Amino acid sequence: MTNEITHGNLGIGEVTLKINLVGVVGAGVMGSDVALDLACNGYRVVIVDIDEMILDKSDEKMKKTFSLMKMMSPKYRSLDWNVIDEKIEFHTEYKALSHVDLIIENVTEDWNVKKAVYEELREVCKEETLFAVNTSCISITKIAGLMKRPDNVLGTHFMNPVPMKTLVEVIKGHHTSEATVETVTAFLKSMNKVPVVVNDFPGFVTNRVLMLTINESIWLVHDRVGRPQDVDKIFRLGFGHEMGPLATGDLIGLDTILKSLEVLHDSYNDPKYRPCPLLRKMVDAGLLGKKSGQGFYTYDKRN
Ligand SMILES: NC(=O)c1ccc[n+]([C@@H]2O[C@H](COP(=O)([O-])OP(=O)(O)OC[C@H]3O[C@@H](n4cnc5c(N)ncnc54)[C@H](O)[C@@H]3O)[C@@H](O)[C@H]2O)c1
Repeated sequence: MTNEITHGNLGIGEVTLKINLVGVVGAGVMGSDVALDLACNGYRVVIVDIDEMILDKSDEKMKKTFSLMKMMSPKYRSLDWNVIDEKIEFHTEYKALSHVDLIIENVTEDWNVKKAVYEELREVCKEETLFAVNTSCISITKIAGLMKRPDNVLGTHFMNPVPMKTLVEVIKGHHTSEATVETVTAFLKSMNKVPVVVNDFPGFVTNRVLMLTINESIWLVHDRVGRPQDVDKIFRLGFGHEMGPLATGDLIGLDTILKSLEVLHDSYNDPKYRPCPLLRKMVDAGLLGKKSGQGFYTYDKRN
């Protein structure tokens, strides 16, 4: 299936942009789910990570998530794993991204890591490639500043787990063109997502609030005000949240929470974002949440 999105369709001119091939960079928690969701919506995907073993794990993770989604969602019931798997190519070399029309980047939440990735992408990708940054907090404008065409860069903050969440926070950087916003929001709608466009400031809407909530909940455990299960129960039963903040932190990855708080702390120079020492200690101990098998709760690492 070819997914064709035209600026003409969007009423902003005659230029036609075909998004046939999507590059996904980073095959961790988010990259694997984004690639799977794209393939399930008919797109061909090239996924790149630095490590062959991570790519093997990513393929296994996609297969498990796909089986789970098949049980949960009617949309997935008619799909066949072998057909989906064939749509996804796994690579460790960036040159595999030379022909992609759109990149969705999902590497580690660290400015130096992202900077090195965009410096490589800048050299390898076509001039007209669009770049969608999946980041929790890092400024889209700062990333766009690294690129030859900063107008082609925007943020797409997907929600975790990607195949189950429709919301995508779309972040318009200082240089992002209207055409890029229109094209990528149309593309996201073709994946059955609901894009909400906001302006660029570190943390955007979601994570300026969510990271503070998770950090403050960790302070509650640190100060022995409540046990993790009690803090989370209060949010679920008291405020109707689907998940408590500590379970959410475990799902996102406590290393990603720490890095996000550090980005917010540095960006705003505001002590309200100071990471709780208990969070730092847990990350130092390798207690990263669901992905490591242990965080505030214990998980079966096979899932
Ligand atoms: N985890 C979440 O719930 C969540 C939600 C929304 C957005 N995000 C954002 O998405 C991004 C990825 O988060 P994640 O949770 O998937 O992290 P993760 O740690 O699970 O995965 C990051 C991946 O990036 C890879 N990587 C590192 N350097 C690379 C390079 N130079 N080239 C290619 N791959 C490289 C790593 O090998 C790893 O597989 C982060 O910016 C994060 O803030 C995360």
